Amino acid sequence: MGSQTEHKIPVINFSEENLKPGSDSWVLASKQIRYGLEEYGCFEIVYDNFPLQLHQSIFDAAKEVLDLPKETKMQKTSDRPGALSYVAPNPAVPLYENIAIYNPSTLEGAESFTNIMWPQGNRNFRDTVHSFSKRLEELYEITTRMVFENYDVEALFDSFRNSSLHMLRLFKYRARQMNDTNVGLIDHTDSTFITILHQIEVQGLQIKTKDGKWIDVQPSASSFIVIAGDALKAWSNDRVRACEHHVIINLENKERYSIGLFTFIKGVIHVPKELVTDEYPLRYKPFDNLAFSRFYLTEEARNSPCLIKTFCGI
Ligand SMILES: O=C(O)CCC(=O)C(=O)O
Ligand SMILES: [Fe+2]
Repeated sequence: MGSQTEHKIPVINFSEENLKPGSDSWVLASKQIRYGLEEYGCFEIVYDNFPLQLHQSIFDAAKEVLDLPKETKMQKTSDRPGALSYVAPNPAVPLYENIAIYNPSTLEGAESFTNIMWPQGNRNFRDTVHSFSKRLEELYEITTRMVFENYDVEALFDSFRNSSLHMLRLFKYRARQMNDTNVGLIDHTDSTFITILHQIEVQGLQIKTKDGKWIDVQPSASSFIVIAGDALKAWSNDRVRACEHHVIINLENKERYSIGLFTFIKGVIHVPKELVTDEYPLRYKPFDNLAFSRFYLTEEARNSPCLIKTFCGI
C-alpha cells in the first residue's frame, strides 16, 4: 500500500470495436476516460491504427523546423494578436524551445506556416503536419464526444466541436550539460481544454497525483497522452482535474523531442447547467478560453496559486 507503483494512469485501447459510438466497448472506454480525467487529469490512448510511418515522419518534421536558424523560427506566422508562435530557450527554461502551427489540420494552416519557414516550399513538412494533425484531431473528437456523453450533455457536443481551435506544437529540449538545471519544463497546468501529447523513446514527463506524488508517464511508440487543461476543469465545474505536469531532463538524455495538439475553445465557455448540482454548486463564471490563455502568460498569473480560479472562479 502507498507505494509509487500503484499509481498508473489508465491506458485505454482505441480499437475498431470501441470506436463504434454506442457499442458496449465504446461505453466502457468512455467510463475509463472519465475515471482518468477525474482521478489523474490524464490518461493514455493506445491507438494501433495510427500509421507507423507517420509517428516517425512527424518527429523528423519537428527536428527539421527546430533546426532552422532562430531568425527564421521567430517570424510571425499568424495574424492573431499576441500570437507568438516561437518560444526560444530563456533563463527560466534554458533547455526548452517550442514552435506552434495554427489550424494544422487544414491545408491552408499547414501550408501558410510551411511557406513562411521555407519560402521555396516544403511539401513533405506540410503534408506530414497536415495528416498527423488530422489524425490527432480525430482522437480529440472521440475523446471529447465520450466526455460529453458521460456527463449527459451530448446535445451540446456539436456546437462545442465547431468552436475548437487547434494548434500543433513541436518541442525540443537540448541535451543537458553538467551545470544545467534538470528542469526541462516547470510545473504547470495547460490553459487548453485538452492537450494530446506524443513522444517516442523519451523520458521525463511526470504528472502530479491527487496525493501530491510525481509519477513518470512513459507512453509507448503507438500511444498518446491526453491531458486535461484548466478550461476543461472549469467547464466540468471541478469534476475533472487539470493535470499538473513537468519535464525532467536527466544527464544521460539526448535531445528530447515531443509533440502536442493544444486545443482551445473559441468564444465563451459556460458550465453546463447539468453539471451544477448540490454536490457541485456553480464554481466558475462564463469565461473566454483564449482570453484566459493570454492571462496565463501575465505576471499576475505567475503569482496565482490557481490561475483559472483567479481568472473566473466564484
Ligand atoms: O514535452 C513534454 O512532454 C510536455 C510539454 C508541455 O507540457 C507543454 O509545453 O505544455
Ligand atoms: Fe503542458
